[in-house]
Amino acid sequence: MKVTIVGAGNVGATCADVIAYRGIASEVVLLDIKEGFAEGKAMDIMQCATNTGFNTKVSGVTNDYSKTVNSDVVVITSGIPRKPGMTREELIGINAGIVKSVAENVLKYSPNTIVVVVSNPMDTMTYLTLKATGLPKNRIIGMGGALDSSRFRYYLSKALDKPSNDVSAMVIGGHGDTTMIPLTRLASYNGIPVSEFLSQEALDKVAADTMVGGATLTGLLGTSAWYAPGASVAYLVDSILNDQKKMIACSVFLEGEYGQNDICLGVPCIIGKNGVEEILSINLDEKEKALLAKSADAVRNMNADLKSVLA
Ligand SMILES: NC(=O)c1ccc[n+]([C@@H]2O[C@H](COP(=O)([O-])OP(=O)(O)OC[C@H]3O[C@@H](n4cnc5c(N)ncnc54)[C@H](O)[C@@H]3O)[C@@H](O)[C@H]2O)c1
Ligand SMILES: O=C(O)C[C@H](O)C(=O)O
Repeated sequence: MKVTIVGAGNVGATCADVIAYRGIASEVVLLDIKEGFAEGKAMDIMQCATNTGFNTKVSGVTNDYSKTVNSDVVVITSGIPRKPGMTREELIGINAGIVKSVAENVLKYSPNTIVVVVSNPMDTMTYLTLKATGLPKNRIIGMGGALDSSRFRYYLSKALDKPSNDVSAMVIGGHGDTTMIPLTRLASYNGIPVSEFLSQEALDKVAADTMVGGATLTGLLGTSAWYAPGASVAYLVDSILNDQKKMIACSVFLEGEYGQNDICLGVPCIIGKNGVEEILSINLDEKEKALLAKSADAVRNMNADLKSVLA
């Protein structure tokens, strides 16, 4: 199975590294616009093979889309990341043009591929990819919920002082500091509601920390995060390539689900070899429904800024 990752920067290269290390695909092509950069990242990753024991072939190319031919999955991580103090939404001016041209280029060589969109503002970039390419909605997946949910589980595990892997929890809504919705009511510690162990005040703090999880790391690192983002993309790609049918919160095109239309927004999905195989309709309470509607309004406002790019 072949995966192309466009944008061999922090997130793209980390994703390639995790895919190779875990043997998720037989081949990974890294493509970047910066001369020699993807080649260098690929060579560095390949020089791990004997010490970590993987057999995936990772190669790098400078803007040569012919090398991406017949990719089963294409991941788009090209574009600029935010700096401390910025929102993801501020990236739209530069990233929209990059994401649109990358999506068009990859499809010339891989018309049947499934596209995973990572560049920010991710929900809007996913919507742009869908509108610009006209691909069926099951083949365009925005990655944000997998990452936000892993951060939610991390903060819950810290509050509980128990391992993250014993915590089950999901974040839906937009992938933005104010638009994501940690589903605290449904979070559990080995099947037992977390509210049995944590006060409302502690749970509110966990939710607030989760929502600004990306901003916190951007403040600490000077650019946005890459280890957990890269691993989250690899987790999603694994479910596609190996038809795992995992339930993952992804930004997908909604046509009536959750009362939303003509928008890409994070909701629980079954992800398998056909991409988005099912959008799960879960019962939200009134407060969660109101938060999802507000989140959708914010993402829709951002999408309106795509008019000139889509014209
Ligand atoms: N959805 C998420 O959960 C999530 C998580 C982390 C980062 N991101 C986003 O992913 C993007 C990449 O982040 P990063 O930290 O890897 O940034 P980075 O700067 O390290 O890497 C981006 C790479 O894209 C390349 N690039 C730019 N234009 C290109 C083009 N036209 N064709 C090919 N390559 C091109 C750059 O040369 C660079 O190497 C950012 O927009 C960031 O906000 C999203
Ligand atoms: O925070 C960012 O800007 C990058 C990414 O969306 C993240 O959540 O890490």
